[in-house]
Amino acid sequence: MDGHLESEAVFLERLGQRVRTMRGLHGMSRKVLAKVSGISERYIAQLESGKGNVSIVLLRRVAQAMGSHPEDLIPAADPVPDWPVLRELLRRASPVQLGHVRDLLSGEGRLGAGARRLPAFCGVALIGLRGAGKSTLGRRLADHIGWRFVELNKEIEQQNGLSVPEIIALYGQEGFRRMEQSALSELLARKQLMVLATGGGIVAEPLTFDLVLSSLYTVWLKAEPEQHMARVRSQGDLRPMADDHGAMDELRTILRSREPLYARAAAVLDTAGFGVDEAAERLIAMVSPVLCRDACAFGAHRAAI
Ligand SMILES: Nc1ncnc2c1ncn2[C@@H]1O[C@H](COP(=O)(O)OP(=O)(O)O)[C@@H](O)[C@H]1O
Ligand SMILES: O=C(O)C1=C[C@@H](OP(=O)(O)O)[C@@H](O)[C@H](O)C1
Ligand SMILES: [Mg+2]
Repeated sequence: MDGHLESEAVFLERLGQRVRTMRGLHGMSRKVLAKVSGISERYIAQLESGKGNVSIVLLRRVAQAMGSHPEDLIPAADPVPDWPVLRELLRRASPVQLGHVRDLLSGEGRLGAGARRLPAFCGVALIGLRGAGKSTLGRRLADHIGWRFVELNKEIEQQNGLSVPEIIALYGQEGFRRMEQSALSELLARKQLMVLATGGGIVAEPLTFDLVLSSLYTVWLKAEPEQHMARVRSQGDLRPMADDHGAMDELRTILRSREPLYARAAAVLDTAGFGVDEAAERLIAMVSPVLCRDACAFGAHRAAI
C-alpha cells in the first residue's frame, strides 16, 4: 500500500473508533444510532470498523444523532485533557468573556489567584454505569451520614413532568443532556449537602460532568461488565442492554468509552466481589474522613457529618 493510502486507512480506522467511543459515551446501541440518524445499521457498522468512507453530510447526521459535533469525531490529538470542557465553554462564551479569556491566555490578564472562587461543596456524587450501585449504595450512605439522598434522574423527571424514556423519545439525547444539566444546576444552587446518584451517562456532557467534579466529592462505583449486566437483568430493567445477541458487546463498548471519564472521579470503589452490605461499609469508610475534612474546609455544616 502506498503511504497516502495507508495513512487514509489509518484515518478511517481512527474515525470509526471515535464514532464507536462517542456512541458508547452516549449509551446508544448501533440500532438506536441507526434509527436516530436515519443511516442503516450496516453502514454504521462499516463506518465503525474503518471500512466506510463517510460523506461529510452523513458524518454530521451521525454526530447530531449523538448530540455532538462532526469535529468531535474527526481524529485529532486533543491538546490537553481538559480540551472538551474548554471547547464547550468557549462555544458558549459571550464576546466579553472571550475577550477576557484571550487576555488571560495571552498573558495580559490581571486575574490573580485571589480572584479565583472555590466551588461550593455540596456533598457526594456517585457515578458509574447502570447497575454500579449508585442508587442502592447512595441511599445507604445518605442514611448513615444523615444527608439528603437525591436521584438526579428523578429530579429531571419531576422538573419536566416526563419520564426519562419519554424525554429521550421526545427531545433526543441532546434534550435529555440539557435537562440533566439544568436539574443539576438547580440542585447545586440549593446549597444543601446531599448524596447524589447521577445517571450513568452524565460523563457524556463535558460541562455537566465538570460541574459534578467541581462541586461534589465524586466516587466512581466500579464493577465488571458481567456484573453490570447481571445486576441490571436481575432488576428486570433491560434498557439499553435489551434483546439482541450484541447486548454484552454494547455494554463493553459503553463501559470502555466511559472508563477514562469515570476515572476522573476523586475516588474509586471497586464493588466487584462484594455484597451490598460490605460495599456500603466500604463506601462509608472511604467517604467519611474526606467529608469531615472537606465539608469543614468548605464551610459546610459540621452537625450534618
Ligand atoms: N457490591 C454491590 N454493590 C452495589 N450493588 C450491588 C452489589 N452487589 C449486588 N448489587 C445489586 O446490584 C444492583 C445495583 O443497582 P442500582 O443501585 O440500581 O445501580 P445504579 O443506580 O448504579 O444503576 C442492586 O440490585 C444491588 O442489590
Ligand atoms: O447510561 C446511560 O446512558 C443512562 C443511564 C440512566 O441512568 P442510570 O444509570 O441511573 O440508570 C439515564 O440517565 C439514561 O437512561 C441514560
Ligand atoms: Mg440508579
